[in-house]
Amino acid sequence: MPTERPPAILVLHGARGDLSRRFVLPALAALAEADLLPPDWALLGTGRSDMPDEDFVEIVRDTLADHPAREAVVRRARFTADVTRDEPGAMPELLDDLAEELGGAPHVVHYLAVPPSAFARTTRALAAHGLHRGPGTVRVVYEKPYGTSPDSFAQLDAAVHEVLDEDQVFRIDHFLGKEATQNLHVLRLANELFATVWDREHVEQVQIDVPETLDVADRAEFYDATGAALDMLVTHLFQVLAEVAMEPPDVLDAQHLAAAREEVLAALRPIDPAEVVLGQFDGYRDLDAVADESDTDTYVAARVWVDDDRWRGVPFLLRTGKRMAADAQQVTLVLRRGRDTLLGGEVAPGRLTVSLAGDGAIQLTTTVKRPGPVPALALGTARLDLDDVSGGDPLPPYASLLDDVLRGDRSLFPTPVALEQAWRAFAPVLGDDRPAPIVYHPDTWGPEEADRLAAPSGWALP
Ligand SMILES: NC(=O)C1=CN([C@@H]2O[C@H](COP(=O)(O)OP(=O)(O)OC[C@H]3O[C@@H](n4cnc5c(N)ncnc54)[C@H](OP(=O)(O)O)[C@@H]3O)[C@@H](O)[C@H]2O)C=CC1
Ligand SMILES: O=C1O[C@H](COP(=O)(O)O)[C@@H](O)[C@H](O)[C@H]1O
Repeated sequence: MPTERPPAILVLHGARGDLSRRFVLPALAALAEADLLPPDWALLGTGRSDMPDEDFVEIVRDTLADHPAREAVVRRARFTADVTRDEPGAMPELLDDLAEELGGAPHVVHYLAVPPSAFARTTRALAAHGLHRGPGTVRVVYEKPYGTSPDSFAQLDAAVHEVLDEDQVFRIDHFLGKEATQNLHVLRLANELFATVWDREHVEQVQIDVPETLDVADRAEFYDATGAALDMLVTHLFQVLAEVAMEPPDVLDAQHLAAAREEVLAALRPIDPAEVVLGQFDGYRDLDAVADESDTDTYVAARVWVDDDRWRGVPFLLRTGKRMAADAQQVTLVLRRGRDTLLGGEVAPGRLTVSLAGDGAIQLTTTVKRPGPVPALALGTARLDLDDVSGGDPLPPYASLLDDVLRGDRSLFPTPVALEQAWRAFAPVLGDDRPAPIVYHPDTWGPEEADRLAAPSGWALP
């Protein structure tokens, strides 16, 4: 119950930045609205330079203009300059004062909403001034990407573990916080109908498809150094793959779920660059902050394989890109055909589709008799919108994950082993064999070369 929760302080590093404004502050407001915050809590924003509390309050007020809980956040908001390794500034003293005001031994959450290049430095700076420990628990949240290669991942992980115990570390992958992603377990484990077909005997291919119409003009500098494969594939799409393909854990707790995801990623065959298509939308190089010769991928499609007993031989097709023809976040299990023909017609493969977008939806497409006097077949689709489920009160993914951090629930956070395995499987695409991005027209489905990856059934979208 919220009332039993100890006081908490959220130290939001990079509080004036894009992520803080678009996701973290709204998540805090959503938790306040849902009465999921402890009775006593405080928000301490930080940045490389100081600003008066009143100025930060105005930022928060402006950011949360549409949130009913705006004033509840505003009245708890303070600001100070971030610590550096050599210079503690006012933060240690402010945290002591806040702890005294809030009473007890507050949980302190340091949320690093700063560029990845600042993760290790900020972690060391916290430790240099003893802020990685406290009378209450101290947790540190890392944004993605947590490394951009196997080596940089290993270096960051070593730097973090020099200072923090693993149970203090929360690496955000907000696709794991989506309602529908969490529903994948329940759908499969609670329903024999689905549990019995969740394997290579019944599934012809799995597609995890996240096309976006979104441009990258407002974050071109970050994007040009990252690209679609690092921004989305090795992170969100691999984690969703792990959720889909995992062996059913005995218990849906942090330890069992993390182990099940790790096992899938360990069984992921290193990607063959010949099974990867990269793309770049026409006009990308004209964006400010993008080099004229940039070969950054704004699109990636890949066929990957999970070499375990459940999935051996079943292709997992992953696709995502910017400036594409539509927005979707869709997991599709393409089922094997039953009998080839029936009533003189061909039986199409059935499909189970889980939409991860918004509050989520589940869709079952199956062969049925076409209504009418003539015996014939048709495809029919039944859809369940998850927010229609009675008693439902979905939280946005960032709110859900922030709530988990405050409660210390690590079920939906990638472990270092999982990330190490993800990097191992992805590494071949980072080398000399990386395919050159193929130019595609904006508002399309990307390079046609990706169609061969999904043969024979083709992509479920469009
Ligand atoms: N924006 C998004 O949609 C998403 C972002 N992320 C991740 O979230 C994190 C923050 O992203 P975003 O807010 O877009 O980034 P910003 O570029 O907006 O940076 C956030 C803040 O970090 C501070 N900052 C900038 N450079 C440095 C530095 N070298 N050292 C320390 N602090 C610095 C700045 O605050 P000040 O000037 O006040 O010091 C800035 O406002 C990144 O790791 C990003 O990858 C993840 C998913 C989506
Ligand atoms: O992390 C990221 O995710 C978004 C997609 O997130 P969602 O909120 O629409 O689920 C993506 O656009 C962005 O490039 C990436 O950094």
